[in-house]
Amino acid sequence: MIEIRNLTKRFARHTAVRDLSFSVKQGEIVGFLGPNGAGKTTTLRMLTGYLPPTSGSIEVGGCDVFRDSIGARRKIGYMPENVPLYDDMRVREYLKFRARLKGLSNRDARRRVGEVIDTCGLDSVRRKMIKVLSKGYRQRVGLADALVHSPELLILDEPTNGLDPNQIRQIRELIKRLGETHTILLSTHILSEVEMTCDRVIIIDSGQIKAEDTPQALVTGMRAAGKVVAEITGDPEVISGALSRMDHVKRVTHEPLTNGRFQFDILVESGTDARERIHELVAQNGWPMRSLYRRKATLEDVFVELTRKD
Ligand SMILES: Nc1ncnc2c1ncn2[C@@H]1O[C@H](COP(=O)(O)OP(=O)(O)OP(=O)(O)O)[C@@H](O)[C@H]1O
Repeated sequence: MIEIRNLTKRFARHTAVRDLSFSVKQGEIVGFLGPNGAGKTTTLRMLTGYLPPTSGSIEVGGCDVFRDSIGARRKIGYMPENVPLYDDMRVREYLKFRARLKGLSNRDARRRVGEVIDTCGLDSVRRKMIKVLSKGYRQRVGLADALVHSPELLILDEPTNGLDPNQIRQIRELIKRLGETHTILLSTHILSEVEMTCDRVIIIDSGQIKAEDTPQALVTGMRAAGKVVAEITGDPEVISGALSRMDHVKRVTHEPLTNGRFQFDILVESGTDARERIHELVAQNGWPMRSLYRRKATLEDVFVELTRKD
């Protein structure tokens, strides 16, 4: 459904996207992740034809996004990061206007607006002015707009940005349902959302792919490397130094707890379990230790490990 090859985008001397290649198959829900400034929005804007690439090619459903822009756009429903809406229009009127702009006949527009109002749960606000809507409803209007011309592919740029936990849950459920009938490329910072909704994850940083796999495979790979957590009382620099010098320990970070206690996160090499050796080290130094356990890796650990700058 999406075929991106050697995509590069330069703004003056800054390269936002660097030789990026990936594809998305029909029916997949793919999470597109990366830290702030990684190049996600720039990639999505090129994918939707709003921004020309410096080099490389993009095909959507067999249509080249730049040579056959209209053909590609027909297949794409795009919900940008900050959904631009006309505040002084009513919800139904706005969606009808958008449907007509996208080339639907008056009759089709009326029918589709009714359908997307239903799909996106907008029935109770369909006659309301957009300016009085809550952020959650505004996002739904943005989603309804993206859907109104029946695209096969949905591109959603941080669809739950700025929503409260209940609204996030509702939008997530809606995306999941839409995933049954659409291909979806979803950019988000909420990693638990990705674990729950996506078949596959692409993590980018500095405009390049850092990892690409199912959320489960990424987490399993990380778990193999293993993380041990210890709560110890004492000088954190001295303890960190001693832990870091142990064999098979890759990295140690710490954060303060209460009463002079610190939590140490100890990343160990694949296939090793340093708990007994850590216990010995702590006992030899007489540092009071409250707990020592192996922690299950999450997608957040994978993300931090792949995109950390230090
Ligand atoms: N129009 C532009 N002109 C110059 N630089 C730009 C432009 N648009 C984006 N950039 C730069 O390109 C880089 C990638 O930006 P982009 O918005 O794609 O990142 P992002 O991954 O979407 O970040 P966020 O998670 O904050 O939305 C950033 O360094 C940004 O400052």
